[in-house]
Amino acid sequence: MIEARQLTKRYGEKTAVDRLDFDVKPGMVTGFLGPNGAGKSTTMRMIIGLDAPTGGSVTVNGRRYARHTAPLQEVGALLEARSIHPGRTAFDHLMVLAHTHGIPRSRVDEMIELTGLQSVARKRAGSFSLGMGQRLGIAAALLGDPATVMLDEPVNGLDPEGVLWIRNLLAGLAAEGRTVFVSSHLMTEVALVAEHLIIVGRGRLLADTTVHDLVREAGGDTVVVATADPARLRAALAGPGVEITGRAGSEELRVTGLPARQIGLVAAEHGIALFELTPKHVSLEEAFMDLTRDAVEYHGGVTSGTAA
Ligand SMILES: Nc1ncnc2c1ncn2[C@@H]1O[C@H](COP(=O)(O)OP(=O)(O)OP(=O)(O)O)[C@@H](O)[C@H]1O
Repeated sequence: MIEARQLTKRYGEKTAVDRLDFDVKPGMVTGFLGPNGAGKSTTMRMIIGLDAPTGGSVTVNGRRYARHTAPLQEVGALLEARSIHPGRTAFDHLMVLAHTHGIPRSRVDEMIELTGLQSVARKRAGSFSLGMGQRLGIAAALLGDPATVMLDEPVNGLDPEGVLWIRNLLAGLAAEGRTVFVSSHLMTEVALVAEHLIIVGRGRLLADTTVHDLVREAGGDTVVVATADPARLRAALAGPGVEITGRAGSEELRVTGLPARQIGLVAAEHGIALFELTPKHVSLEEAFMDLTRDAVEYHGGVTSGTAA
């Protein structure tokens, strides 16, 4: 469990992280989303004590990272800036980490296998492709068998097979009951694996929600229905979880909580003619862009408003 409370980081005039409150719970993958520069990496660095908060706090399993006696066994992290000695082999890199943290060699072998690095384990990390480097970073993050796993943009540089591998790996780690926190600036990528989403823009919390709720709130499961007898159709469709809106005197209704197919069947059963039956599709990407539009414009420098 990761708990951020009023977490804030300022660099001079710039507020990179602005009073963030969120929990990352165990047993599921939580996606950490936001456009470039939203403050994701800064937040992750504060979680593992690489940056000190200017205000507020963040804890992992109830304690600040530095207070854990065996931090590598508590939180495994892959952050964007890699700190792998280029002259060292993948195997040696993991062995050094294992030695200094009281982790047995057998675990190093297991992690090399898990990340598919067997054939390059004895090669220098400096010669690795971005994808291989990511795999080595993940092997290092999982070395201590941590209950909390945190990965910053883990699919960067991976080929489609690698992307699929990461997805399965994250789902597996969550299924084992671990806390899995993974950042991305791509909604579609995160939605495939994350159940919960924390969305930030300009350092602020924009949403703390589930993939399902985000789509629903954006109007993603609304069906537009036009009928000659809206009052009778309303009555026929009414039920738990069903919401129907429509202007008085208008033929058009907007229905949430029922699929178009079901609405069509109910209308037919009651002999009510329909003129239109249109499911409104809102993609996750659209929902995300709607939510973060202001934050992106700010960073794109295209705002025409007066500066404070
Ligand atoms: N060491 C630093 N000094 C000054 N400003 C910084 C520093 N680190 C980050 N920032 C600024 O803080 C803001 C948040 O940056 P951060 O890297 O955390 O965002 P991000 O969401 O991870 O973005 P990206 O998706 O591009 O990696 C940015 O505007 C960035 O320029």
